[in-house]
Amino acid sequence: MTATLSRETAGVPTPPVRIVHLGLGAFHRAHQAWFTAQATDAAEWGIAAFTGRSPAAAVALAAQDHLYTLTRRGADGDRTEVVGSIVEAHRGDDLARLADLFADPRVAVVTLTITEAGYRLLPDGLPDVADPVLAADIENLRDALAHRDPLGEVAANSALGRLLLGLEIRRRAGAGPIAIVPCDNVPDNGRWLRTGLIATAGMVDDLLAGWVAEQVSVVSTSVDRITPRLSEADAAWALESRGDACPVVAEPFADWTLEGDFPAGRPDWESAGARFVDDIEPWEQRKLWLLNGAHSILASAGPLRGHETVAEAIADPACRDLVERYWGEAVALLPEGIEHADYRGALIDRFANPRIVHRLEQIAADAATKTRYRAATVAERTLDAGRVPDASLEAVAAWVAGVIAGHRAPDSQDDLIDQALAADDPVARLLEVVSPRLAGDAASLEAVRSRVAALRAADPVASAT
Ligand SMILES: NC(=O)c1ccc[n+]([C@@H]2O[C@H](COP(=O)([O-])OP(=O)(O)OC[C@H]3O[C@@H](n4cnc5c(N)ncnc54)[C@H](O)[C@@H]3O)[C@@H](O)[C@H]2O)c1
Ligand SMILES: O=P(O)(O)OC[C@@H](O)[C@@H](O)[C@H](O)[C@H](O)CO
Repeated sequence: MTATLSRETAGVPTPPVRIVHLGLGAFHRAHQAWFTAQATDAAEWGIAAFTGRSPAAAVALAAQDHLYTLTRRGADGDRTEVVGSIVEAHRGDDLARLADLFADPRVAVVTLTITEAGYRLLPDGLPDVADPVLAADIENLRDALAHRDPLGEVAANSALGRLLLGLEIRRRAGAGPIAIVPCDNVPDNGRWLRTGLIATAGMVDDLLAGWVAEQVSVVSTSVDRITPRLSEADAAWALESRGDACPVVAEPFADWTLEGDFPAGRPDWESAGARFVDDIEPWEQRKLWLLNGAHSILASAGPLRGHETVAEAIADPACRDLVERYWGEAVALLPEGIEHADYRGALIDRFANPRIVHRLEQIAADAATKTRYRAATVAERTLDAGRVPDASLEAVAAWVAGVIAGHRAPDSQDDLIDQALAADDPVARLLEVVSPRLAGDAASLEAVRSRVAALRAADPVASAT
């Protein structure tokens, strides 16, 4: 086996910490950490990354000088490089180190990849106070701030709680303004998180809420690089040939669009290919509706036709036809001037890359919420535009049919889904879970009913029973 990765042998310098990251998963290593390492001023920007739930990635990275390999896997071959921008990795509950970093005026940026559910925010951005972990954090912080206690002993187990603890420490330290950069596939992620942060801070302490509103810039982003969960074979290869116990494999394509201010500075991410825009909405809609919308369709329709990966599903003419027709409806809603023909063409090639094994069951997690924001939103807006949402209703029907057929992944809406399945009219009730409006529209409901019947008839498992 090759020697463990080390900065000395790899000749990789250690930049000073100026970025904190929450959610040290595969995507952070394939995307924001890679953009930071590629930037022309990479020598000035190191990342201190915190895990979310399992400390495994922090332990593995610490044992190899926080270096790891990124393999960019094209249809025609692999390119593997060592990435050195992460310089510290900690368990998520290492609040002492988090506090030191937030109190440091040189720390200018906080990035996040904690999954949509990890924010514990409602669709309107307000905190989900029914969430016991978030509710406990709010109470602990409120008590500590009311007594102006030192903050060393305060427990915070949610990402939002940890952010607010860090921001209060920064406020008290007079360390100045900071930028927070959510990098999850959530529509309008910057404004959504800003609403949540200020509202939650308001439940904790007015002084903190006012400071967050004035001193914290929450940047909106659209992030793009297909990064499937690591396979056992890739893990074994990286350990054996590169001495890397924490590798990541992703597609060659990478895109990062950002809107917002960085009051304490930021890396020159443009030099690595990032794009700064005044209005992110069209970029974000193009990415979420076309790429993630199509992924969600394939994750619903693919298993009904016996497929397990994105590449298998997009090679099936029936799945590809549905995706292409859905794209037709979605691009009709995008504003003029946003290029989409090349983007769509490239997406087909990206999905078809046979060497990227992106499992549909990974994408299917939390499908109800994703279907609501993707296919159901496209259907509703197509109706608003006076057109018939034929394909987007079929995409919604694919989710309904998959749930009825038992092709289910863990979902934050599981209680509602179970209630819908037990009801007299499960199709109508499931449609209501993702869009009360479509469920209340007789023509849409009938369209979904007939598509569900057709999709169920094509399901090799359902049709055999
Ligand atoms: N993988 C991709 O292709 C990709 C591409 C674009 C965007 N993203 C975004 O990045 C997110 C993470 O993807 P990944 O591939 O890194 O997944 P991953 O499973 O490798 O990592 C997820 C990270 O989020 C943390 N996390 C999960 N639930 C959390 C919670 N409730 N609270 C706090 N932290 C939590 C985990 O601990 C882990 O650090 C996705 O949910 C998506 O929003 C991923
Ligand atoms: O959990 P989701 O549906 O938001 O994302 C799953 C995949 O579609 C996603 O990770 C893509 O690979 C990624 O968004 C590509 O940039």
